[in-house]
Amino acid sequence: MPRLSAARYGKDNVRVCKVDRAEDGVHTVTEMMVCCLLEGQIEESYTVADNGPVVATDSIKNTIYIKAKELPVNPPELFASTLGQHFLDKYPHISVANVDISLFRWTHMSIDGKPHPHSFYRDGDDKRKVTVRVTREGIDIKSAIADLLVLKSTGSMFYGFVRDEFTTLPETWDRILSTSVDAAWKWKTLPNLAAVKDKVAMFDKAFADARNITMKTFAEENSPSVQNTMYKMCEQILEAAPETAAVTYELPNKHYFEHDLSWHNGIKNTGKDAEVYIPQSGPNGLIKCEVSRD
Ligand SMILES: O=c1[nH]c(=O)c2[nH]c(=O)[nH]c2[nH]1
Repeated sequence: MPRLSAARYGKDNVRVCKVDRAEDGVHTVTEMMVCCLLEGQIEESYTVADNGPVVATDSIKNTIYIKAKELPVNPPELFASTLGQHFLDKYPHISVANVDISLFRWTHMSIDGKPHPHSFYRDGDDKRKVTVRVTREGIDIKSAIADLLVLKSTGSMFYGFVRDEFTTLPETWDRILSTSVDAAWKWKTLPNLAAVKDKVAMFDKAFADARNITMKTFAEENSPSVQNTMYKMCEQILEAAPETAAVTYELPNKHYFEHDLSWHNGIKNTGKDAEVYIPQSGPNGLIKCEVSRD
């Protein structure tokens, strides 16, 4: 006998841009992509074509715009929690609201050394993300950085790995290291929206700390491997953000291969003479971890 064992629905890819105009003339632009999916007593809409319990996805989209107008959209953890809570308060048969938000960077232009009050540029493809699950039992929040592309031209090693009949990779004590950082930190469950509001300052701080920790560790460490470097990043984020329960990293190893050019007039382009590298689009290593508290 078939049984509906899981169901959620809502609106995805809702693009919203909010301009905050401060009294001193300085504007802030927040551009985001929102996904809002509801769960609850909605089985009949799937199983017997009864749309009675369905809050139309079009209405969910409208609600996102109205709430973006009525409420602060920053930090996104608070906006997502408040938006999610609205659906539980308004519709008793809805028991879970899943709200995901991605924020795109709009940074004030620097003109003649001064931040321009209302002109912005995209200073990176990395996104601030939140994944929030609001229930009547509590609010689970995961915050993240995604697509932060980084490269270092030295200060990375990889040696001591398994050598057997499948191995061709030489050991190296100096290589290019590049990755696109996806880092996430899961907060301990908060009991309700009041607790999210109470702790609101921790979200921006953790995001800034995680971004700094990622870049500083990447830049300053002589990395023995992607595995060890990401573990050190996780340890530091757990320490910097005491209300987090776990930190995860997902790092593709974007390989840049040395290229032997000795066939042309004996040019030296390997080892300490390497200057011209071949960036590889794939295959790439993919290295993941989660570090949690004991
Ligand atoms: O930092 C690395 N970790 C690996 O597991 C690995 N494997 C590989 O081929 N190169 C690398 N680099």
